[in-house]
Amino acid sequence: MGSAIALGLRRANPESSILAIEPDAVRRASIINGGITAIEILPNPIASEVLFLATTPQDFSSFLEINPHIKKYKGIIISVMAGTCISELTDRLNCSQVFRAMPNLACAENEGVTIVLAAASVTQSNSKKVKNLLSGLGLLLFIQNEKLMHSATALVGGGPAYLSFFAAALYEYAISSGFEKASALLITAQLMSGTSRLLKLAQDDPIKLCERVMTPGGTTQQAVNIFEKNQIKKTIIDGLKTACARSATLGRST
Ligand SMILES: NC(=O)C1=CN([C@@H]2O[C@H](COP(=O)(O)OP(=O)(O)OC[C@H]3O[C@@H](n4cnc5c(N)ncnc54)[C@H](OP(=O)(O)O)[C@@H]3O)[C@@H](O)[C@H]2O)C=CC1
Ligand SMILES: O=C(O)[C@@H]1CCC=N1
Repeated sequence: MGSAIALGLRRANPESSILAIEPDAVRRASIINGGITAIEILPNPIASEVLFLATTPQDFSSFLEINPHIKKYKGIIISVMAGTCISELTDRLNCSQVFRAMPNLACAENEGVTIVLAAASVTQSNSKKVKNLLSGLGLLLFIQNEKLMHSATALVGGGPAYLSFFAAALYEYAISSGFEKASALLITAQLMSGTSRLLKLAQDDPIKLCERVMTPGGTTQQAVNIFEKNQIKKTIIDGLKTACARSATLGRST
């Protein structure tokens, strides 16, 4: 996720100076190949105006042990770690200018969604700075109810995974029907983006678009009947609820 943010920020503002920290040599080389400067360890002192924290929540403790100097950092910290709550971030980072964000991988293409919560202690000018910065990554929504962050993690952070999962079914169907892999991929991707455009224009419950496609007595209804019989919608909602619960568990275990 860290490199997706770096790529999106660079694309939004090519003049900005971005430094990625990546301990793994192979991953570091791939970031450098993407045109982003990357080094192995967090510099001491930290000179950046904004620091994104994109380790896994499970690595947060070891990150703090390896980098005790982060507690002297006076800039802005934006954590994208699932689960880890704002009070834990401000306490353990010894920083008042902390934001908890939940972005997704489409931020790399400036087509992401990012949900953000600011610590009560952040200044108005830093809040404005973060708004400007993150709005370059796509849709940006500031919230005040931290409880929503677990759902945001399931929905926004995980969203591209569920849509890709559905897309994988379309892709596999296309190949099994005889389409070349390249055509199957183009068709699948265009189906996703074309549908997304229609949904944005309609500004209505997505099921309405589904219904518009289902010509009475036609073909699509037959497919949707199978989805309904197998409770696909309920299964997806159950999946998101479980992801949301996992976010809460991760928050308690860091
Ligand atoms: N993947 C996604 O779509 C999303 C992820 N997130 C959040 O982003 C975070 C990262 O997730 P994801 O990118 O999937 O996980 P990855 O495991 O791919 O990335 C974690 C990164 O943190 C690095 N890291 C670990 N320890 C340190 C350290 N001490 N100093 C510097 N870097 C360190 C890892 O390095 P190394 O390569 O050496 O292991 C790795 O590059 C998580 O907190 C997750 O909740 C949020 C929204 C969406
Ligand atoms: O799967 C995860 O835990 C992270 C957070 C949301 C998306 N990826």
